[in-house]
Parts: sequence; C-alpha cells; structure tokens
Amino acid sequence: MQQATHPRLHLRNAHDAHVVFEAVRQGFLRPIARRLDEREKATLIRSGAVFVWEESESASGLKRWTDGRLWSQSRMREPYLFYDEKLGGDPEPLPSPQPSFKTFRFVNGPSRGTAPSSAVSHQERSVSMHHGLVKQAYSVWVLPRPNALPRKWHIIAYFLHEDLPLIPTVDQDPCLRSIIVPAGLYRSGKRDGMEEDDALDSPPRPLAHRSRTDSMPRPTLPSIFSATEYVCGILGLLLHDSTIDAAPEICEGLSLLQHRGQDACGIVTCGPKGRFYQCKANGMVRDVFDHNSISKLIGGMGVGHTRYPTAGSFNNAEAQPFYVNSPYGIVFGHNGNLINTESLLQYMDATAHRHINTSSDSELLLNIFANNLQQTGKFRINEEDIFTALGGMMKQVKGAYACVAMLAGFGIMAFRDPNGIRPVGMAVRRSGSGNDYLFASESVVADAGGFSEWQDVKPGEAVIITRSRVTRRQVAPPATFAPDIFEYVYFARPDSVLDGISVYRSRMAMGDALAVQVKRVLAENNLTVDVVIPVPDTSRVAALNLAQKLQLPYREGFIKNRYVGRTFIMPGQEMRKKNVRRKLNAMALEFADKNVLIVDDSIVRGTTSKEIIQMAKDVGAKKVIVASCSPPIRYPNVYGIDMPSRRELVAYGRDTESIASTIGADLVIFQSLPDLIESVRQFNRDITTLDCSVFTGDYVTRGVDEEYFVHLESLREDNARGKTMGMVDVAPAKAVAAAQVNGVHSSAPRSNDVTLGSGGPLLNSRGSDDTVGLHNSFNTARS
Ligand SMILES: O=P(O)(O)OC[C@H]1O[C@H](OP(=O)(O)OP(=O)(O)O)[C@H](O)[C@@H]1O
Ligand SMILES: NC(=O)CC[C@H](N)C(=O)O
Repeated sequence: MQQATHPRLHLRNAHDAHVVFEAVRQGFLRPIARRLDEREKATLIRSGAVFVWEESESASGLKRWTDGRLWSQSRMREPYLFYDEKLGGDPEPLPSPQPSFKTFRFVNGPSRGTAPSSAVSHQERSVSMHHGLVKQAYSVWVLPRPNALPRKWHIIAYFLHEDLPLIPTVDQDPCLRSIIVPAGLYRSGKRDGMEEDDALDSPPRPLAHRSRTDSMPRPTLPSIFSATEYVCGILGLLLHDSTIDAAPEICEGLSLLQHRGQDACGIVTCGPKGRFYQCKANGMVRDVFDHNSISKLIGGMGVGHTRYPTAGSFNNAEAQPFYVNSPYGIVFGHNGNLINTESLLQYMDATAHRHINTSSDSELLLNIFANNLQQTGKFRINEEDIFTALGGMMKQVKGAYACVAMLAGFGIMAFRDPNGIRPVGMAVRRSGSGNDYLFASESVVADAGGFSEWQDVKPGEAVIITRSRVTRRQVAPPATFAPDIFEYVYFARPDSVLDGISVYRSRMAMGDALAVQVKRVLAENNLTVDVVIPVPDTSRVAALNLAQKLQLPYREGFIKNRYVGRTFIMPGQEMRKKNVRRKLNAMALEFADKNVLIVDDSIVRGTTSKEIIQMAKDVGAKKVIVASCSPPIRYPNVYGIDMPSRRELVAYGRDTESIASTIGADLVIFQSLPDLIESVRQFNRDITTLDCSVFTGDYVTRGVDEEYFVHLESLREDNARGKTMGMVDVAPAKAVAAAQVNGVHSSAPRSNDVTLGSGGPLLNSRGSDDTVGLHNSFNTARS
C-alpha cells in the first residue's frame, strides 16, 4: 500500500511546498507513483496528509489526482487553490474542461518562509466555518537536473479547519527544516481561474515570451531543441535514481556526438518492468527528437546512437540502437565495422539459426553476442555470463567495434575490440544520493554533463554497470592496442580526450610538424606564401599553429555556412561535391593577388580540395598551395570510416605531383607519416601503435587483403550507393548474400528483401523503424 508523502503537515505558502518538493527530489520523502486505490483513498485521505505526484502520460503513471470525494469550485488563495468537500457522498464529478485562457503568473524562486498561511486566509475568507475536509493544491514545473526536460509536479494537502492550528509546519519538522531549496528550481505556472488542481499546460516559456518583470532564469532545455548546428557516436547512461528519465540527457549527449554520424540516430531506454522504449529514425538528432518523443522514452537507463553508415545501407531499419528480444532483451549500439561478416552470416544461418533482418554488420554483431548469451542457458544471468559471452564474441568477430549495450532490467555495458580501434570511455557523476554512470564515444559528453573521472574502456575490455556495482573484465587476450589515428586527424571533436590524448593538442602538434615540412618544400620549389587559410572546421587548429610557426598571416578566407553538416561523411559523391560549394564561400579580399597556403586536415577523395582550389582561383588567387596534416590516403578504411573503394581515393595510384594536377593545385605538401604519428603519440607514449592503415595498407586485425578489397568494392561502390540513397535498400550484393544465407533465395535483390522490420507494412509514414515489440515514440513525435 502507498503512503502519504507526508502524514501531517500544514503548507502555508509556496516556500513550504517547494521544501516538500525538494525533500522528494532528494529522496527524503516518497512521491505517490500511481492512482490511489479504494483502500488507500479510504485510509490516506485525512486531515494533515500531503501528497506529491508527478504528472505522467504513461499508462502506469498518474495523469490526474483522484480521491473519490466531491469538491466545491476552487478558490484561489495565493499561491494555492482550495476546495471544500461537499458533504453528501455524491460521486466525484467528471473533470471540468480546460480553461481557454493561459495567462501565467510565475512565482520566482523560493517564496518567503514567513508569509502568512494561505490555508488560514482561506478559513478567514470563508463565509461560514466549513466542517468538512479542505483540499489544497499547488503545481510547479521542475527541472530535476540541469538540462533535463521540465516535469509537472503537484502537491495536494488535506486539512480540517479545526485541526489546522495543531498541524505542524515545515519548520517544526526535523527533516524538512534543514532542506534548502535551490533558487529557480520550482516554477509555478498556475492559470488564472483554473478549475483543476492539475491545471498546468506548458513548461515555462523562454524569457522573451514572458512578462518583463519576470526575472526568473529560463529552463535549460537541451540545446538541440533550439535548432542550432551541431564515425558513429555511441552513448549509454544509467542514473542512480530510476524514477528520473535518462532520455533527455542521452539526447543532449547525442547532439554532442553528431559530428560522428549525421544519417540516423536513436535512443532506447529501459523503464519499469524492464520494458524498452525506442525512438530512432534517419535524420540528425534535432530532426528525430523533440519534447514529445523524448517524454515517451521512460526509464532511468538507456543507450543512444548517431549513425554514419559504413556497412549495409542507409535504410532507416539500420538506424541504431538495435534490439533483440532473446535472450533477456538486449539493446545495442555499435561504432566500427566488421570484416568477416560473410562467415558470421553463415554461422548465424547454419549454426545459430538466428535471423538477421538487415544488411547491417551491427545487427550481426548483436546477434553473435545474443547467441553466446543464450548458450549460457540460464534463467537469470549475472556479470560472469555476460563476460563469457563477450569473450566468445571477441574470438568470433574480426574488425573494429566499440559498443554500448543494455540488458532489460539489468544494466548497461560497454566493450571495445581487442585492438581498441574505435574509442569509448566511461565517467561518473557523484552525488550525495548515488552515482550516475555514462559511456560515450568521446569525453566531451562527460564534460558537458557534469561527469568526471573519465576512463577509456581498454582494448578487449568489457564494463558492466548495474544499479549495485561496476564490474570490469579483460575478456579478450592481449593484442596490439592500435587506436585509429584518423580520430585525431578528423573525426573526434577537438575538445575530446581519447585514450589520454587531447585531440586539440594533437592537432596543434600536427600544425607545428607540418610547418617544418612546408618551409622545406616551399624553399625547394622557390615559392613564397602570403597567407595561410584553413579549410573550416577541422583544420583550423593545425593551420593556426602552422601560420604562427612560419610567422605568416592567418586568415579565415573560407567562410563556412554553419547549417551545412560535415561533407566528408555525407553519402554519395554528388551530394558531397554540391555541399562543398554550399558550405564554403571564398572571400575575394583574402585571396586576390596572393599566393595562398590552404591547410586541410586530410585529402581523401579530393572533393573538397578540388572545389575550393577552383573557388580560390575564381576570386583571384595567384598561386594555390595545399598542405595536408596527414599523408596521402591510398588504402580503404575498413574499421568504421567510409573510405571503401581505392578508386575513389585521389591519392590511390598517384604521386604528389599527379595529385596536385588532379585537384588543380600549384603544389601539394603532405605531412610525413612519422611526423603525424609523433604529433599524436607524444601525448601518450604508452600507445606504441596507432592504426594508420589508410596510409600504409597495414591492417592490424589481419584478414584484409586484395580479395577482401575487391569484395568490399563490389559491395560498397560509392556511386551506386549515392544513386540509391533514399531507397529502401542500397547494398545489393550484400543483400543477396544475407538473403541467401538465411535461406531466402531471391533471384534479384528487391528493395525490401532484407528489411522486414521497416520496409513492409510496419514502415510508418515518417520512415521510422517500428521494431517489433518496442514502444517507438518517433512516429508520435509530431502528431
Ligand atoms: O578530400 P575529401 O574527400 O573532400 O575529404 C576531406 C575533407 O572532408 C573533411 O571536411 P568536412 O566538411 O567533412 O568536415 P569539417 O567541416 O568538420 O572539417 C575534411 O576536413 C576535409 O576537408
Ligand atoms: N560508422 C560506424 O561506426 C558504422 C557502424 C555500422 N558499421 C553501421 O554501418 O551502422
């Protein structure tokens, strides 16, 4: 049976209510979690009792307060509404219609503790002494945590007039009198003349929408909702208080990982009874999530993903996290790329008999893990079983994978392949009442969320976090630790620290080292440079250092349209080409009649260089010299960066001169590989190897040879992919392979051969993936 939040308390003013709310927030008092049943109504509704409840749309939550009694019209005695009980035992009336006017009066921060009692005032202003119960109601918007979405909290108190002088006040309660209410945390938004005790209808508006006299700070909503710009990003979050939803914070974190994947994103949370709630679809974080969809993601733990496809297709069915219901219910987000998918698919089909429903290597990886876990044959598993399953998986799978996963009702976990090619780390946010835990691809998410003690997950290590403990285990035998150097060159945010190395510092060092190279090559070619111009954004840091080192002017000659995303990770060559022009504009002022040195972090397909060199020449540059912070890229990246086909790489089969003439530059200067490695390694000598396969063709996992390249190129021919963007499936060769190993022999790949979960009738009008069995809030997002 539930209990009253407080058995006996006289609420005098708003401050008293805020103290009780704060005591609930800090865990000293318990809120009401569900509708009172008949027994509870009969025993708990009595003079002095106080109830705090959170308004919720969920089936298990409370939408409105019912106590089974009949009440008079409300009377406003600031800041409370009062209702006198109608004696006579009539049934409770239906809810009154919502009033149409919406003039809010805000109470700014804690009200005066010494203010007279509204309850006493109600008594004094009543025409005659009322002998029945009086109900007192007050509601607030609350931000349980910075950056969380506002919640509606309500407080209801009951008293008898004759009892009121005997009921203790907040300052007579030993626990409540020491509670300090943070300023601005609880905001009242009562409507004038409202009839219902739950009558709040929208969160506080931004300052501009409120009255000028209102000095209250605006709520800190996730920045993604303000429509600003922002390799796959993965994120897992477990809050110590399972009654607080993790989704708003995961969403905020994903917006900080947007640079790692712009094609699709998703969040799955785990709520009461171990149920999963999902919202995922193609699009950027700001497109897929809004208040509505987020509010339906219930539960204090969850995982999130931003996708940049490197295998499979762009189909929304491959948006992550992925889900399997057996065993136990697992949700999974993957950054990286597997290289032995063909044999794994065979194994799934012939041995494990598990159905792989998309062309995604991530779905495959999840099923390998699930199958191993299934083999434990346990009714209830523990950490040991998970470690065993992951250890087995790491033996079966080749390639790069940094993953977060969640087991229904159990906890979250993260693991990293034995070579640690892709990053993932963890951090903690300690508070008096417990610890919140975070997994994320990059440390920037931890910084922004107030987490500390960032630690990278080690190569071949798995970390499991439940509400009671954190368990770490090396599950794969030691292998060469080789984080991908391209994370430092291009992928990661400069304000992240990966494997103990500041991305920003490494880019500064790349600029310093490149300066030496530039000086030498310019001298050899008898050339001088007037100005250094970066290609925004990534190369800025290195270009500035290079200019300082060479004592040359640094100018932002290319102005970036901040609303166009990263072009390199866009799908399709045509789109990338078009977007370089949309994204960058050359300022004639900085180019005309000058020898310009354009600094870029990398030259991959040469799309950017070719376009911007032309742009520079169009606005009058005399000579255009391009310096690249990384060496020529001549080999595909098979570990989660989309550089699949050698033929697409501008440096493939070309020397430096030939590259220059292909992109139209007067001269191209590349960083040497030893200098690049040193730029990164100097900040953490414990890392002896960095994956530099795109420069050397030496793949740390092995298993990548000519045959594999040919296979890869046939699967992921860039032009074919670009052309089929927007169709249901765009990986024909692989699709056929997947269909065949699963026993479905189709003569030609059809658009929905391998996308049962989304391409068929289950595909909703907005293109989201209604994964069978999951509550998906995307399609309700804007309804
Ligand atoms: O030779 P390419 O195939 O064109 O690829 C290399 C370019 O792509 C990237 O820019 P992008 O616009 O993706 O990102 P950024 O603004 O974050 O630097 C990178 O910084 C290079 O400029
Ligand atoms: N960039 C990535 O890490 C991609 C993950 C996975 N291979 C996919 O294509 O969805």
